[in-house]
Amino acid sequence: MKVLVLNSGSSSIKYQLFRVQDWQALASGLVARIGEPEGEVKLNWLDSDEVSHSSQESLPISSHEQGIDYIIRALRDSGVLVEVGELAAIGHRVVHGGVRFKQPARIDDSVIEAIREVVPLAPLHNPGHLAGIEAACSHFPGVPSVAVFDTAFHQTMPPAAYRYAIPEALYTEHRIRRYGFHGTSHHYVAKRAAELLGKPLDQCNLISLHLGNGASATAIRAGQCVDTSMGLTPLEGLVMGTRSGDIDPAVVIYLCKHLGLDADGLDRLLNRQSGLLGLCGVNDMREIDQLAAAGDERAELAIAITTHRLKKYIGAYYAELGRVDALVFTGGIGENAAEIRRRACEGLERLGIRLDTELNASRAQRGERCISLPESEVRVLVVPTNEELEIAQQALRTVADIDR
Ligand SMILES: Nc1ncnc2c1ncn2[C@@H]1O[C@H](COP(=O)(O)OP(=O)(O)O)[C@@H](O)[C@H]1O
Ligand SMILES: CC(=O)OP(=O)(O)O
Ligand SMILES: [Mg+2]
Repeated sequence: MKVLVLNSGSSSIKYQLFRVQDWQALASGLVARIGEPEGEVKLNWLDSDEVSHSSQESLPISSHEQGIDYIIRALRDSGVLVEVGELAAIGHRVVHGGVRFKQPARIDDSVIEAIREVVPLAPLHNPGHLAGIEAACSHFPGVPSVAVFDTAFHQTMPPAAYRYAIPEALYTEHRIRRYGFHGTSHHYVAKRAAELLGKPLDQCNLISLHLGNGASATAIRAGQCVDTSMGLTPLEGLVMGTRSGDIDPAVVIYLCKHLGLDADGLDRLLNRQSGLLGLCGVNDMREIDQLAAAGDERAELAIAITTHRLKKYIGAYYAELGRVDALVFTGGIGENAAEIRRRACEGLERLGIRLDTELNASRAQRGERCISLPESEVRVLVVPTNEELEIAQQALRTVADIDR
């Protein structure tokens, strides 16, 4: 049997197909620029001799419906999924699950409605998830679908970490609180880190740093999340590709009063035009790295602000946890950008964080690894995240639990 995982964004669908028997990824791909004249589709797959192949083409995809249609056809043509009946489950990434979901949920009308209710809290993500879920449900009518929420892992935070210091009624009546995101990734890398440390997860204190286009930090005590940097929405916290992260709320008041921005204008400014993009005109860290190395001052400042903020969160979470076994870097930037890791850890030797700068910078090193010196009290780990595998396994477990 197989499990298909879909991560539907507003204009793209990322997918992976796993073989349950050994959790081998048989195929992975992307349908991008949905609704634009020049769409893009990519597929990597393993044939029956486990030889890998890839294809990429440009073609217009008008909707998520058509995107799913394309994915089914591509999987069938490549021979990795001949019959829809081979699917034991479909797992969907859902960024915001509000307070209702502490666990993955088998998708039905009430789950879809709950995801719709929190669209205003994840405007960049939840609308795309809904389009993907609805398209998948109509294409795979008999296959159980499961939503796996970014917010679920953070539901163990205590009120001291999740409440804002604003009038209580905003919490009790409007559920305005901190939720946290990227939980599937933080949970996955925490489990891997425990394995690398050779201890059970429930004995590990960790600070995990998921640094991709969106970025977040999590404080994990005894394997459970006790604090995280994202808040009501994925806008709070670290500097991100196009999101500002932490900001004085009075900036928002100023923008309304003096620059005449309305809610949509503020949303656009802080979610899509800020962060690395707002600081230096580029949101891809590879490019920013090259620009900074060539002496571009704006790119250098963007890196300085990003790593300054990261270091503040590491210090804050260290103080919350009291004892830290490991700092865990993941996500496209966390896994690959050695300079960001170096600058985030620089000067933290008194906290017991001692990076091996050569190991950190070595291009020969890939995959899961320890990049701290042997005498470092806190181990510094790089763990490539695998949100899709985690979603596939949780989806299958959820279906099995329900059927039992
Ligand atoms: N070798 C690299 N060096 C520096 N940054 C990298 C490298 N590879 C990927 N990145 C950065 O990772 C970020 C994307 O992270 P990723 O986790 O793939 O994002 P998403 O949140 O879209 O899944 C981009 O800023 C990209 O430039
Ligand atoms: C929640 C979030 O920021 O997700 P992503 O990094 O995929 O944008
Ligand atoms: Mg990501």
